[in-house]
Amino acid sequence: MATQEIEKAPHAVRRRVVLFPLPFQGHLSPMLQLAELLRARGLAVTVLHTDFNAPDPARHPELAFVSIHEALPHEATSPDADIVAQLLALNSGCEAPFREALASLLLLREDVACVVVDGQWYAALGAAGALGVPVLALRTDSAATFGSLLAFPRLRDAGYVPIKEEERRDDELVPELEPLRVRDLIRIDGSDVDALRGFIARVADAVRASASGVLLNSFDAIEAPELARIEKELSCPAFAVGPLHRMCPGPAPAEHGLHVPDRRCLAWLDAHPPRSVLYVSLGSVARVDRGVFEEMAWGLAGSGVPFLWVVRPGSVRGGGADELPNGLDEGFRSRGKVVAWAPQLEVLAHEAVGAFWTHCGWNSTLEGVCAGVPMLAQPCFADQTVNARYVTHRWGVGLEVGDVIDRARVAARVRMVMAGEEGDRARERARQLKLQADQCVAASFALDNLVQYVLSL
Ligand SMILES: O=c1ccn([C@@H]2O[C@H](COP(=O)(O)OP(=O)(O)O[C@H]3O[C@H](CO)[C@@H](O)[C@H](O)[C@H]3O)[C@@H](O)[C@H]2O)c(=O)[nH]1
Repeated sequence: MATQEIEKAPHAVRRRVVLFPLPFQGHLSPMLQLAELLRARGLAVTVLHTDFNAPDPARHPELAFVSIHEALPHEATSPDADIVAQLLALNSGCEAPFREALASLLLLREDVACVVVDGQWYAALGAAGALGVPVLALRTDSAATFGSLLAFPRLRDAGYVPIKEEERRDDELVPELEPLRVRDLIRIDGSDVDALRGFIARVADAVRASASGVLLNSFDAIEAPELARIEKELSCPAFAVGPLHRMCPGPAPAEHGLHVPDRRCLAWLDAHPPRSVLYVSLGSVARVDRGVFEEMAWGLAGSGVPFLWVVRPGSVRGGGADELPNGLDEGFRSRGKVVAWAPQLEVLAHEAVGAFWTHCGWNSTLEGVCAGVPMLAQPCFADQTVNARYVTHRWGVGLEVGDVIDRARVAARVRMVMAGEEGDRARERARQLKLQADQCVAASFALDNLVQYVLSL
């Protein structure tokens, strides 16, 4: 292992935590937020990471970074890869390099108290366990999603999954996971059902077999029953350490270098009245077909609402890629701003933003809840359908865009969330939920409890 560890101070007596994030924005951000929070509580932190989508050490001068120098197959790194195949390839490609890097680190340092790996790294969970070091799993999705993965064998036996199209009982509620319906359970269109089932089983089995603890980026104000259910399912302790981005001190912790935010949009927002702008972003992974993209553009045009729209390069599939459709009128262009990447936390905190059209990735969902902004939910894949159901039906802080994205529906839903009766109700609920989240953050001892636990390992 090349040990380009960045040591800033001698840590002779401090205990060390080694973190291993999954190399995607939605996973790196919460893991690095956790890293900063542990450091602020007196622990030394080393981040083991892949060369693929490596985090930027310059943004975290007090953390140590060590690359595992993996060599990955094309399907593990390609933006066109099927997501399940990508996760399987990442796990198998990183298992040996991770084990070697961790073994070298353990030889080099005697202060390692435990390892925290992303909950999707089932292979790393097993590898760390086999090296005899306590290992904890950080789930970067919701407690509801993680609970549904743990319940997977029971759901399969009851016939709710596997989820082949012809077998789906879409609108049926899943009793033990209410308010989730069958259609809300984790799904990845186009992925092989057996591969998805195998992945979920490996993730759940690895946690059960190897984890000394599970960390959840969630909190009681939004998921108390779901968190309690997980505690019952697991034989190791669970810590609800979220919402990590709010627990974290310092500015805009979600930005860590994979994308460069276009900060000019903040000045653009400054020129708008309070609650007048719709913020549109589908996160860092989701891709939409060209047809859907065009309907979104025409729908925004027809709504008459000012908007800030993140169109990530490569996020549109099909001819014309992410070029705006021809013929959009001047009104659209003068009313809207399109950026490749936004400083999302600052955008959501801006008083000009009246609502958030989101794919309901868990980070965006938490960020929307904590900003007190009503949401328009357009889940694309995986856990996003679970999160969208909570946004619209459990917490009542958002509206669905709907299964079919067409311009007339988009325009109507945008107007509704910005200024309609349903939107007003969601805005009031969002305001109340934000207050509850603030209270929960102020009163949370979960991170202190976690540190005590780590020191006891
Ligand atoms: O212009 C942008 C767009 C996004 N973000 C940030 O990027 C993150 C995106 O994370 P998330 O909302 O969770 O979406 P994904 O990037 O899609 O995250 C992946 O990881 C999540 C956590 O496991 C899952 O919930 C998602 O389904 C999965 O796609 C958030 O922190 C955003 O603030 C920006 O800063 N600027």
